[in-house]
Amino acid sequence: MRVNVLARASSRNAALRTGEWTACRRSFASLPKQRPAIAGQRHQRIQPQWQSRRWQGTAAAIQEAAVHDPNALSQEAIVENLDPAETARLVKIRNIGIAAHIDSGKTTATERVLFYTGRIKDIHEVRGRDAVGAKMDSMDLEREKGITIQSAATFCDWIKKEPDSVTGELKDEKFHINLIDTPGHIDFTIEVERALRVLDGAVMILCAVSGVQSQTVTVDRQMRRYNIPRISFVNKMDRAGANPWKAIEGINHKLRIPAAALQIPIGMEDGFKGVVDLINMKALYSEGDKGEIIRVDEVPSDLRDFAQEKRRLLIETLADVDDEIANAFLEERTPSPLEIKAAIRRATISLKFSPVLMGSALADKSVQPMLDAVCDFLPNPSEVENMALDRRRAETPVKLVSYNSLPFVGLAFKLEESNFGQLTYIRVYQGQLKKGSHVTNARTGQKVKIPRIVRMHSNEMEEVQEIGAGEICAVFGVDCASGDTFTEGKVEYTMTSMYVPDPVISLSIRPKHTKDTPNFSKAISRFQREDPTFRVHVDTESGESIISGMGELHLSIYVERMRREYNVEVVTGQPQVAYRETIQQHVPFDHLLKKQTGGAGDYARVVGYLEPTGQLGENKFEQQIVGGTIPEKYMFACEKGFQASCQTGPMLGHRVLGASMIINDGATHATDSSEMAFKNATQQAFRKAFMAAQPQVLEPLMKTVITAPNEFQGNIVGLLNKRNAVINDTEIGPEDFTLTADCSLNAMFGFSSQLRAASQGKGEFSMEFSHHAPAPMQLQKELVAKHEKERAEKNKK
Ligand SMILES: Nc1nc2c(ncn2[C@@H]2O[C@H](COP(=O)(O)OP(=O)(O)OP(=O)(O)O)[C@@H](O)[C@H]2O)c(=O)[nH]1
Repeated sequence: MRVNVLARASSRNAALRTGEWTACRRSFASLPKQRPAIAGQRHQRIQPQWQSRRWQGTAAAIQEAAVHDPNALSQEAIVENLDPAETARLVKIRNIGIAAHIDSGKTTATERVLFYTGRIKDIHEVRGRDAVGAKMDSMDLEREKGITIQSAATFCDWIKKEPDSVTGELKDEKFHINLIDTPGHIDFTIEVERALRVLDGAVMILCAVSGVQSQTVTVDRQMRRYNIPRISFVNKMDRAGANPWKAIEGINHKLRIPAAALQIPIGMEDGFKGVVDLINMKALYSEGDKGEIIRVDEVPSDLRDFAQEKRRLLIETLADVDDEIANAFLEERTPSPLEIKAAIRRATISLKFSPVLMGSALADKSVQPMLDAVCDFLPNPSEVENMALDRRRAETPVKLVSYNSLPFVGLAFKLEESNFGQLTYIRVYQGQLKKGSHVTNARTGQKVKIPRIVRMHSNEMEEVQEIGAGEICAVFGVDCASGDTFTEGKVEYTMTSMYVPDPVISLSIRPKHTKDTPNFSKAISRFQREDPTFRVHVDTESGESIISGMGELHLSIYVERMRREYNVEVVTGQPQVAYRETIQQHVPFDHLLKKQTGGAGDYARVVGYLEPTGQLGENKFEQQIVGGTIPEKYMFACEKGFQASCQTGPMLGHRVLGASMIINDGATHATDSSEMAFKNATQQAFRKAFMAAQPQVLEPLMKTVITAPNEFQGNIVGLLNKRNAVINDTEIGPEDFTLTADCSLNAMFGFSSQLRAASQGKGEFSMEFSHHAPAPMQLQKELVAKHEKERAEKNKK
């Protein structure tokens, strides 16, 4: 393998600058001689300083090779060639997120994780009687409402028993876990997106009664977007009606990930005592006041057959996704526990399988085996492929290697205002981040000093001097935007950022008392910086501030936070749907702006056409001027005019989607033409052409998932029919049904109270933006008429 790497790397050396290549070749020259074990032995004998310089050269050389052919080296090969001490550090790190449907028990489970790892001294419940609240829900609003609003990061050490690779004897191994607890409500989905963007693995929690729910499907999609391996944890095994097998079937069939249980329950509902570990065929009982003792015992005799059956199913499912287990299966040989574990790890990391564990966080049962599974089956940072684009080499993709001696590269994935200033969460992908060092923001080119580095423990922090590759930290005093890449300056890498969904709902907002305006502005600018799905703009006609976001709950939380954190009472308008405007026809234009009535005049002529792009996405501007009829500087002004027009569409003042403007001719005047004249002329031409191009109002359609007891199905279908919803799927279970429909957001205001009434409070629903579609003709007419009327009234004033 290594020889191939060398051959490929050297055949591409022409592109390297001579100095770099010489260093690179020197490092590579030593590579074939070093088998990992031998390298490790040599490593012991050389001087520490030398040693680190030598390894640094090797890693840099490896990265150089990867620059030229990102596929030249597998991640394993890179890791194999690295400093064994560094590899030993990495294999004990896990960066994981906990994500799930609303109220599945993410925060409750995280509280147990923190307790069992010794990070907190006592357990407090979400909405608990002691009114303290769970550690990870640190905001007052979260504790009052019992929901997670912001993701919270923490870290802990888990000591797990590992068999010695030589003797097989069990010994203590310490794993360092960086953990992010995420919210379940779709309104705060950006928190899940950005957490998953930087994590290496996840625990997907499911409710043992409800199984796969609507948000589980969303979270699954988000995990797929960032290739996140996951273990599944079926929680709430203590609840009446708990059925882990239904949840596992849901993972297999609804999420389409091969999944099998690694455990079976001992007792069910309020008799739930622990689990049988199917790999080692041992019973694990949770005992002690807070389930802190795991007593290992023989499998109860009444469960032996069932355990054997489920163990067989586990091996069969693995055989479908893992060659080694498939071979054992063909040879009619039962794989050993070590082989099964290794296969689960391989299949989980390669996203082919999800191992399923079960327990009850609230009843303090069987959480520790889930922690063991995090260490056993989720990848360490060196097992995850992270790519950046090298700007110095025409954006060539380059593999990042979680190695301390390489140049620092980190991604700012979350910003938060704290009492001590802006806190920026950073995932360090390679190199080290050191207090007092300087890093460069790849987007702005700005060099900034890192004054303080902390590790976050929910709302508390622990100051550190440096943070290693593959870890997560937060820094103070760094001005940047969410998603910015930071580098040491030696390399110019940028990383792609997370997916930010478009807001679907907006409302006008102003402070009740003018004296509060400065605080209002401060709050708005902070929220905007922290949350890319919270947008603010000023309506050009009404002069009102309009906030937009992911749903009513999202915006209402910000309104509440203004009151609590900034002492600002606000007045808000009715929530409005974020409509879009588009066109359906090709329309040519030839527009002349001419004001020449003495003194400096205005003159600009623009000729071209407006047409649909064919997709309801980005707008496009193109100039096809020949012979310089419009000089370049005026074309820039035309483009600005076009962009401004797309922000406030001619029909309703909402954003334009899918419009393409081409300017191919025009005229100027020696003295009266100006950039302003061309910008205005373009805007006027756009408006006229747009209105002639069969304009259309688009409305957001929401994928809506409703779950309720079967007896209310008729009522709920009736509610949806009244709203002209299109029902795509209905699934009827023994007690509950789940219905998936496309509904226009406009028709869904007030739906939650009607659903409550129609289902005696037992129905629940979630909504997520699906796509934009033309609004019904009647609604379009009403909206346009209303807009015209408002405009006329404002003009009168
Ligand atoms: N019976 C039972 N209830 C549980 C269990 N785990 C959590 N709960 C309860 O379920 C409710 C929701 O728990 P949380 O931990 O806040 O759930 P979450 O997934 O973090 O919630 P969001 O972040 O708001 O989506 C709380 O009332 C918990 O006490 C469990 O194992 N058994």
